[in-house]
Amino acid sequence: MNTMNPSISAEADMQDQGPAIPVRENNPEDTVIEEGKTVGKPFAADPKFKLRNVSVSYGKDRAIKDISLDIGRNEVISFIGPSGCGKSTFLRCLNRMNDSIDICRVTGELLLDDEDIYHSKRDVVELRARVGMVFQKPNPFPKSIYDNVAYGPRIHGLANRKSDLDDIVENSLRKAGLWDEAKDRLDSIATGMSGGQQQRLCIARAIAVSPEVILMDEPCSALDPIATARVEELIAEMSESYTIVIVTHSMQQAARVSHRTAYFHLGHLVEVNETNKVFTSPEHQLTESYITGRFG
Ligand SMILES: Nc1ncnc2c1ncn2[C@@H]1O[C@H](COP(=O)(O)OP(=O)(O)OP(=O)(O)O)[C@@H](O)[C@H]1O
Repeated sequence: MNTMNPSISAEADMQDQGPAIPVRENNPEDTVIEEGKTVGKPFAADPKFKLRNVSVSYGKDRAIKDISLDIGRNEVISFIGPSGCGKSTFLRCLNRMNDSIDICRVTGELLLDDEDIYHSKRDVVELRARVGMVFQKPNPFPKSIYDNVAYGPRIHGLANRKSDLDDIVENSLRKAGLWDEAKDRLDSIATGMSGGQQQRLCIARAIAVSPEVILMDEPCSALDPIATARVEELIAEMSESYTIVIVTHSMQQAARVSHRTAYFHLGHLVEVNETNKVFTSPEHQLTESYITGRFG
């Protein structure tokens, strides 16, 4: 455990992170977490998202407690942590998916390319086209493969001619690694595909409206290992064009796909670091306890 490593403490101080979070070496469950303090490297040189002092409550219950984080342009960042620690809640703030929950209240500053995504005049439909989402369970519409991918471009008016729409559908399916399997059955019902194919179709559907960011909430949890490997390959390919935020329960997956990993605990963002560092020499006692399986 290198929590006491002076070079790491100095690094954290240089990023204005304040004093390290107090830890008790032998009992991670009792660790006192100071609100708003995150160790490691929560900030990025070229942020796509700049998130400052973000808190989220469901009624009186605070699910996210004063989190500040940058998400870099074309970065793949994983959110990990025990069940109920707030990963999905925080992810859903990034394209205002929480808006539909009446008791949910979000405070703090959430900027996408320096623009406030919670501004009262912000067009949420446009925001969700820029910040797309792929869910845990593949959720294709009960329509044809073609219509699933064409749906977004149609409602956003991205194609004037049928040939333009055909191009978008083909390119999106190619980018999602599904074209060869789907090209001869574009008119078939999407729900007849395998689970892995359906999830790649949902990725194609997200890509079709030219998003800048793709949020993925446990995208492989319903998939077998082969389909999971295919989606992970896709994440690596997509990172050249998109910023990707992925919530995962699989530490192996976080280690395989992401540049940085963020460790959440009871609504706090405890540590953010390069993925390799999080899994080989975490700075915080709680991160270490989680990755070594002491809880979670
Ligand atoms: N719609 C909701 N209404 C009320 N409370 C909610 C709602 N959604 C989540 N919560 C609460 O917010 C907290 C964080 O939940 P969240 O689903 O964000 O955690 P998580 O880390 O993604 O969990 P998991 O890994 O199990 O999916 C939990 O205490 C949860 O019960």
